[in-house]
Amino acid sequence: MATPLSDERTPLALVTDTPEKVDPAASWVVEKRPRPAWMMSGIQLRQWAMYAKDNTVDAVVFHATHSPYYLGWSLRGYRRLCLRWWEARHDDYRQQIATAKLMLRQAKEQPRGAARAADESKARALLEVRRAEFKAHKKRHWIRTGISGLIIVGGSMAAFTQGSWWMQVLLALAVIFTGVYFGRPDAPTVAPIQAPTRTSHLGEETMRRVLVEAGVVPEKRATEIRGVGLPHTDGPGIAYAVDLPSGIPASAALGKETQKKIASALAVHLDWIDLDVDRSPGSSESRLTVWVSNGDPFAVVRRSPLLDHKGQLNTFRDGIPASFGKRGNPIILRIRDTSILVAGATRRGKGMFLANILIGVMKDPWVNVRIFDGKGTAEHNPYAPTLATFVKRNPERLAIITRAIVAELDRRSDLLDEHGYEKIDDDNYDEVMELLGGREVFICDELATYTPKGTSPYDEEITENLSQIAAVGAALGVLLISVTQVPEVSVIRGRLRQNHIGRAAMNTESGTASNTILGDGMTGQGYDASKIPIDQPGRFWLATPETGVIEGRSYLVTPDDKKRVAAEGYEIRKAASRLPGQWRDPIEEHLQQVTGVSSAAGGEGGKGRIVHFDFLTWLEDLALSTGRGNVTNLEVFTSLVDMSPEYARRDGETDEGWTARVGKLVRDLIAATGAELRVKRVPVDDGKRSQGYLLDDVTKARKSRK
Ligand SMILES: Nc1ncnc2c1ncn2[C@@H]1O[C@H](COP(=O)(O)OP(=O)(O)OP(=O)(O)O)[C@@H](O)[C@H]1O
Repeated sequence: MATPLSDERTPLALVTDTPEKVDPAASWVVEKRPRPAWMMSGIQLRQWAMYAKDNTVDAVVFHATHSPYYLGWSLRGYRRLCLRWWEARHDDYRQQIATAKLMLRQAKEQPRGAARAADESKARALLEVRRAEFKAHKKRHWIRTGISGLIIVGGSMAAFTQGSWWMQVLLALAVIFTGVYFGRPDAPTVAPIQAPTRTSHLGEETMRRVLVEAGVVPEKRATEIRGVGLPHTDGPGIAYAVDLPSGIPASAALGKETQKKIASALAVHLDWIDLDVDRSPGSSESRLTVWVSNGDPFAVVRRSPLLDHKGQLNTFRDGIPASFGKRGNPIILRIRDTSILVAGATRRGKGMFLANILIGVMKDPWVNVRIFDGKGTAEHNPYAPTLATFVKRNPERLAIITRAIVAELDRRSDLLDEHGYEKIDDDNYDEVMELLGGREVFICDELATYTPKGTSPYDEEITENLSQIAAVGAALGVLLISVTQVPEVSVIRGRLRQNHIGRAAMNTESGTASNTILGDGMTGQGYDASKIPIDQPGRFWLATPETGVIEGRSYLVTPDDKKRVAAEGYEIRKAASRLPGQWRDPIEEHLQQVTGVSSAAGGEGGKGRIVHFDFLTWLEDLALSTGRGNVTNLEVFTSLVDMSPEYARRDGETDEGWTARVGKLVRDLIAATGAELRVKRVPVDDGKRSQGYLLDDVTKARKSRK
């Protein structure tokens, strides 16, 4: 039964609000799911298609208008391919043949005798072997060229003649693009768009403020300063460029004091900024490049990029990346025509600077490296086997070698004259190297052992000869590198310093010492090596004609790196027959003649400790020891064998060949003493006689020696 309406009770509810009324007709409508981000709407899709079409048209127009460039690139590409082919055809056989020819010529220059004949036949044999190898290599190269040429040309011709027109068009494009690929410019022709860096506080506004504060631009003209491009990262800092108002050259911002003001306005240290006139093509004198680092750019230690380089180097053409600049950029030292003075207080990185040069020249077989180490440490020992001369703490020998090098300068200059070469340059490099017997890098490490007055009887002569070598040598392929930890006028006398046109100043104890290296008044211009932070060894001011005065820090070269590079340099030189003993070295020959001992590859023991050998005293002792009042030639020769392997019998050498060769060396030793001593028939056992020297004659000769 139905309950009467009046009795209907409100249903029990937990909430007091009346529920919202829902429109029954709309209750099925749910909110639309939003479109995923990756999915484009119709409008977007149409826009995208329109952009894609426009971009394609732009790209086609761009490339079509650039097609003349591409054709140029293509031609350059094929030229490069031809050059590559040509280089592969020669490999390094030409250099090897040239070296063999040089050996032959040097052998022929020797005085007649068995030694000359032996050297000549050895050089001839080597030359023949090298020529035969070259011939075989050329044959192999032609075969390879023939096979690949046949496949490529034959295949293309077949496709071209048999295929339809689109095939021909594709082939033509392939030909052009192959050339374009190999001929593309090394650096991108269009500089990549430089993204602004978040950390940058450089910009037009900042530069306006900074240049006005530094007094470079008057305040009323500040708005005429215009930023060029965007601030962008460059090495460990940010680079930017601004055009100064007309009539104000960028060089107005380069004075040291102005730079200090700019650094202060930028709230950084002077070392952290790098300002210069923009020298890129299309720029103007008013464009100032600004680089600001966000830390001390020299606080980092960097490894030499040469340590990752494999194979031979041409340091004349390419120089040596020996250190890095503020922007982390390599500073290339041209080992060409700049004699360098490296100086600074002790333990400030002079040796490291030298090590960076040495790891470069080690790999250049045309460089004859000679080191006179006045410190006598083991620093240069790893290079010894490759060094044409290596001597420790020996002023007398340095005096003799400097004399020999001064004479060598004359010889080189005459040779260049005779053969009509004005100077050594890239075009005549190989021929001139063959003619001269390579370039010389002559290192005098620690001048203070040799040049101050009273250090030895040779100080004056050494200073004078080094000055001459520094002045004249560079043009003749003889480069002097002088190092000292005592940058004082007594060590680097005026002329000696002036003749070194390259100077590297590590941290010094005083501004005066810095000026002694870099030149008078340089501290006043802001180039003060005494201000180089002491905790950054290897950092320096470098002044050369190519670089101007710049700051840098040597790369780090560890003792293990030295050993590794020296071993690689040894192999490179061996292959090119340019190790000590593999080529005729007139300078070492002279040293040997005058002193009786060789210092090639560090002499006996290979550590540069060259003991002075007084031949006549030695011969006198030998004649005394026989008890007969004389000594025979055979006794002399066999005793010499114990002293140096140079006197030992060579492979395949006959008795006669050996006695003739060593006999000649002994005559040279006697001649070098300046005394008169003749071979006589001297009595030996059983009333027999043999060729030799009388004790009395030897004593007389020793006493009469000049
Ligand atoms: N560019 C560099 N980076 C890192 N460390 C360096 C650098 N240059 C030098 N050093 C370190 O500084 C120290 C001294 O260097 P180095 O031996 O070259 O100085 P030096 O001036 O030749 O010393 P000396 O006066 O004894 O001849 C070495 O321990 C070396 O490792």
